Amino acid sequence: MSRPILEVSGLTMRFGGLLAVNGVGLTVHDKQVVSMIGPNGAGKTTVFNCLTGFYQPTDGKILLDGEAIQGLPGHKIARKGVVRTFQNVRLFKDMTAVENLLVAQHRHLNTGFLSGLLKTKAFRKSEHEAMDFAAHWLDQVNLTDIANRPAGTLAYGQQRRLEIARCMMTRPRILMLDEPAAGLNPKETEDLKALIGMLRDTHGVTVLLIEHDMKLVMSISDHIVVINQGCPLADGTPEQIRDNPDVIKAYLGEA
Ligand SMILES: Nc1ncnc2c1ncn2[C@@H]1O[C@H](COP(=O)(O)OP(=O)(O)OP(=O)(O)O)[C@@H](O)[C@H]1O
Repeated sequence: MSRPILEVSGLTMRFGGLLAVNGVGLTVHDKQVVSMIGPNGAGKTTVFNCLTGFYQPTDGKILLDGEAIQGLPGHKIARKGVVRTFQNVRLFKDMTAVENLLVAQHRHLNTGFLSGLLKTKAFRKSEHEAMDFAAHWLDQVNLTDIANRPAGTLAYGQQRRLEIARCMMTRPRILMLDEPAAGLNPKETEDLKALIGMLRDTHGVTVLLIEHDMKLVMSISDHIVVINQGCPLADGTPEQIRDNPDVIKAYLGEA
């Protein structure tokens, strides 16, 4: 098996008297899709918020490629390649699809303020590379045709795919998707499944997924972690999770 990129142990997050996450562990291997599931309010998004530095965990270790990142601010963790989407779509709605991608690319532009002002050769080369990379990702998520339409006018499934493309513009180590299938119709969910599979199999992307759509989770995941009321409940392959009586009782039984 590939080596772990992300190793989380004893992750704990307390909000006043509420223990939202209580001793959660998680191992994500390179080029795998790992899903985190659990009933509403189980603590999944809180785990994401701790991993991405939105929250400072109360306790626990988060190792990215063996380096402790727990407690680092969000921008530092993002720079290390941990990138996420949110439950609600967060695009720049008045900007076009391609502009939304170019915005994400700015950190990789190999230019300074002065070269931008003077439009030097190096600046123009860097701009061309950014444009090519944006065109590549628009193509990969099947949005080339609508490159120049404002993001806010796109169908919901297209907006979701554009968000994923925007994450990919930053060349992430780990792509974290928080309920990407929420609000999608069955066809859009199938497209999303194909996209996640393509990211892993063709581009070697490592994906950490929170998702309530069990059909999607069971069909796309290499590994599943179940949490319930903030605590770890089970951990295994889709088959192991499907047959686990505790999971059926706590989660699948609710459906
Ligand atoms: N900033 C916060 N302050 C106080 N409580 C919070 C905060 N964020 C989350 N919680 C609480 O922590 C618990 C876990 O919430 P969280 O959103 O992580 O669950 P979830 O598993 O992602 O749920 P869902 O599947 O419904 O999105 C909930 O009881 C929630 O109300």
